[in-house]
Amino acid sequence: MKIFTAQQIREADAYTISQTPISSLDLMEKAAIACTAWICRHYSEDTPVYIFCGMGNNGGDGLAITRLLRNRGYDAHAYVLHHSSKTSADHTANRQALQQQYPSAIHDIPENGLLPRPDAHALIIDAILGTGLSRPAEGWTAAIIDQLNELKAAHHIVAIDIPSGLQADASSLHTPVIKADQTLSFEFYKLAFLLPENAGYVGEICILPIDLSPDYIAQTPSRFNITDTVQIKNIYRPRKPFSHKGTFGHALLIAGSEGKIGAAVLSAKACLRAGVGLLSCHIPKCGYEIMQISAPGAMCFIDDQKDHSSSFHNHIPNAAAAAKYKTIGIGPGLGTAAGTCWAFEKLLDHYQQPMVIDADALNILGGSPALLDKVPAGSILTPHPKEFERLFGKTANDMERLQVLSDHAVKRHLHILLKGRYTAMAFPDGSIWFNTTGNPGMATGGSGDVLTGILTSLLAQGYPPEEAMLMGVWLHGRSGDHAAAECSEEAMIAEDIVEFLGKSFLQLRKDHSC
Ligand SMILES: NC(=O)C1=CN([C@@H]2O[C@H](COP(=O)(O)OP(=O)(O)OC[C@H]3O[C@@H](n4cnc5c(N)ncnc54)[C@H](OP(=O)(O)O)[C@@H]3O)[C@@H](O)[C@H]2O)[C@@H](O)CC1
Ligand SMILES: Nc1ncnc2c1ncn2[C@@H]1O[C@H](COP(=O)(O)OP(=O)(O)O)[C@@H](O)[C@H]1O
Ligand SMILES: [K+]
Repeated sequence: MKIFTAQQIREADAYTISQTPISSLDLMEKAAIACTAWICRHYSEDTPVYIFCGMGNNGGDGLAITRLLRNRGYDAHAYVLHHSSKTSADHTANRQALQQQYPSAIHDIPENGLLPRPDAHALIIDAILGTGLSRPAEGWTAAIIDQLNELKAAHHIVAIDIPSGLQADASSLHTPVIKADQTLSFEFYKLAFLLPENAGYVGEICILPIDLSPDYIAQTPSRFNITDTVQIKNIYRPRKPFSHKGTFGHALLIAGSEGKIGAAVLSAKACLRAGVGLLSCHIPKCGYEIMQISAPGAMCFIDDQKDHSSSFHNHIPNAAAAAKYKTIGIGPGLGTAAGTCWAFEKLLDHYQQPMVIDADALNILGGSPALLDKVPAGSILTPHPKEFERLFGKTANDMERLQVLSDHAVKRHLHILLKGRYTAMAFPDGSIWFNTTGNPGMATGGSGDVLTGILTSLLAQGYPPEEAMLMGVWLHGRSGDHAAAECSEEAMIAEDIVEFLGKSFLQLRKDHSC
């Protein structure tokens, strides 16, 4: 699914109006009908509804919603805030329609006027500012936002299209923004919804289709996108009947150190469960029995060292030897001992195929820019926010961090995924894809190690890195969702994500039964 900028959404609007029989007022009516239906599904008829409307089309939506809620028997009132002397045509048309049917439902609040005090249990609808926001809210507008936010403890706030004050495509850090419990947005996710710094403003998100031109959507490129199940189903390659373990690649996993062998085990189990043909794990001596017992499907190389690994580079003594392993996954629980850093550098001297780099391997790269330059093109890097900061430095806000993420992916020809609620996956072509599967139950030690195993497995099976990244992150989140559904977000642990990988794969299969 594409994420369009506010400018592109305006163009989609204009295109739809000019190329189809749908008028701009029809679009507003469709948007209002969809919002009203959602509100009626979630709040009973006896809920008083206070709809705060701005002077533009977002306010127009609010006026139309007021009329439609009244038609359904709700005690809905529109409070029109005169923050601007200009009014949009569709705002005016909807004001007239409301005035005609329900004149007592309109309340004008002049600039610097006072807001009404909502009844107990009233629902507050924020239709003040939408994607037409041209600058951060200040003065009276900022004061209104602050006052409505103070009501949040006692009232639900539903934002129409985007919480007022939130910029769709730029950071809104340190500016006044409505803190909505729910955002009902039209046709597209806005980029701002996916950034952790806006989590307190957006609340739950529901995207409502309003029939914008499918032609415009198809032909307009977007830098930011969201992965969906259909796309992952198209990436997924079912196994052919005559395939054998050689078909699905041999992966080398370099992970674990004393006290963190569990990370290596989780990665190995995930790698096997995600379908790799053969897996060899390089681990320090202290992990040998643990690994053999926990993951009998994996072969083991034991390092000379007891508590960390420092000789794994010997598997790739020259460029020709690299062919033995379709890919390498390195990092979970690896530690950053001097010998490990040294061996990692030696490994990168000869291994030039795309690999998966995670956790301590990223921390090692963070301490050595020269080493980062040696990472094979096409590799997948999997930092969480702290590892990202160690790798690429601090950023002022989440928008800037996305830019830095993308810049490094382009400059170094890497696939870099920044983990989080909506993991952001940056591609060498400058595009960024967001994943929406997954849940807070995955905020538990070892979840990331599982992801590394999955990605390593998919690369070994011959999925190109871009497909491995999209599919691996989707599978990881979907398996976490299955685990949460089965045993709760609280009780699920990283191993459960591995256990439910099978159910996620089954979801990707097309039914070919005769
Ligand atoms: N395709 C779709 O998705 C559809 C979208 N639709 C809806 O249209 C919405 C976009 O409407 P829009 O373009 O009229 O802009 P909107 O957000 O109402 O704000 C503009 C007004 O705010 C003002 N203003 C701006 N910044 C300000 C500030 N900081 N502080 C104070 N004032 C500020 C600005 O006046 P200014 O002072 O800048 O001259 C102007 O008066 C969209 O979010 C969705 O709800 C649906 O109706 C149908 C299909
Ligand atoms: N709230 C959340 N919603 C969705 N996914 C989450 C959430 N919290 C964590 N995750 C996922 O869980 C994984 C955690 O990885 P990481 O922080 O590296 O864990 P660890 O280092 O313990 O293995 C990431 O893939 C992340 O996207
Ligand atoms: K709004």
